[in-house]
Amino acid sequence: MIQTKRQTRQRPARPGWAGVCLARRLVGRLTKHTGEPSVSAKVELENIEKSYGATQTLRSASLTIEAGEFMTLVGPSGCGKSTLLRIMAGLQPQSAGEIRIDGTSVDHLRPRERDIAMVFQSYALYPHMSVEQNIGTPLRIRRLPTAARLPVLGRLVPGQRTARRQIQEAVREVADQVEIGHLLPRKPAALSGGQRQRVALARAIIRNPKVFLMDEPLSNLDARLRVTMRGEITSLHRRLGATFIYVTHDQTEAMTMSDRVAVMMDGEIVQCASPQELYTNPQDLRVARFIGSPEINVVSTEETARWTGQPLPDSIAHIAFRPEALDFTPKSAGIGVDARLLRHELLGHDVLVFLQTDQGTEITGRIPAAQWSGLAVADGRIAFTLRPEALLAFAPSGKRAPLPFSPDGMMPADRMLSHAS
Ligand SMILES: Nc1ncnc2c1ncn2[C@@H]1O[C@H](COP(=O)(O)OP(=O)(O)OP(=O)(O)O)[C@@H](O)[C@H]1O
Repeated sequence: MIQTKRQTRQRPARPGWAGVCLARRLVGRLTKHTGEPSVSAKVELENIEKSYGATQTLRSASLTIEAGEFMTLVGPSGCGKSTLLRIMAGLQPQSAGEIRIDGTSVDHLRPRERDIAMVFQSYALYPHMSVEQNIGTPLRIRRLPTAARLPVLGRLVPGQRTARRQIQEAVREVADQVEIGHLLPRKPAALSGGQRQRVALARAIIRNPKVFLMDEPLSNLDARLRVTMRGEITSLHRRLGATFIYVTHDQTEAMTMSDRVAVMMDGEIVQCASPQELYTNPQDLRVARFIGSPEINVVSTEETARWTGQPLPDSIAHIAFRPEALDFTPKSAGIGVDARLLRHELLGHDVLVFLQTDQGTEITGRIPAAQWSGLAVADGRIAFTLRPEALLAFAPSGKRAPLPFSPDGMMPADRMLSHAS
């Protein structure tokens, strides 16, 4: 988790103070963008439920996001990620449950009172406004009286020159941060997808919120730009130190960007942990299958029993192992399996090896390319071993269960191979 080192933010003065404090607040805002980062907030979701008519979209979702943390909500399409994010933003009410920011319930607060900025997948830019106006809108709404915000007449409203200039400076500064300073006069239609996304980010940053909510912000970008923007968003998170809550259906995005990842399935948070913990220690078979590419291998207990020579108890329904758990080194220790080689794919540094067992189960292995060329493939068959400690056991409910056999009680690999074949 990224710890925030920031000082407590000075809350803006009430509107009545505007004449005296406006310049001070704007200067303060500017220094936040140049020097002192702004503070972050802890966000707590307690038993959030959401129903649309008879359909329950969220079932008792509870999650604590620490101040300054980068938390990603990930899960398949329709699992309720965006709904949960929109509820946090205050754009939709929950049917039950409570949301707290820094310990205070915000359920009664409107979106703009929650000190949260949201970046949408669709960018949600105003098409008739320039980049500069788009980015400056949150500050203009907050800092200028309604009359002064009118397109042409607004300029005639007296006493706003300093405020306008300071807003302009803040816009330029934030635009430079996300490298779109040269695009300020353009309209969104004249920007690429990546540039539009930067404008949307700049418009969120300028609000200096404690919490950023991002709903699939990279999904409209091509694969290469997505990788670049991934890095930029994580460094933005480090620079600002704010709390980031990010929604994606892309597990690679979730795994590479986040301090912790909450995996959602069917309206529930199934597991929340660090990316590494989710990968090595999934607590649910759906999580094991969703996280990792290529997908984890899953075999039945009957087949595992054939491999090990030990029957498995009814409390176990599946045994799973990651592609890199397969060891093709001759005579290596572990559970031995003999399989048919279907094909292999060279990925540069690694090779994916696609196999089929005699029981018809397809298995994927991943090994360094240097190992591949030395492997013995006779009659289209190849042997591999599995270290027992690399196996994960799952109960019929799909929940993780203790491994039903101890590594000490295993047959030697060569005997297992003959048993399996
Ligand atoms: N306004 C609505 N009325 C009825 N059902 C809705 C409404 N909004 C969302 N839903 C349903 O709630 C479920 C969750 O939707 P949500 O958009 O939160 O999913 P998601 O996980 O973000 O999916 P995706 O990755 O496809 O955006 C879906 O089945 C969706 O059809």
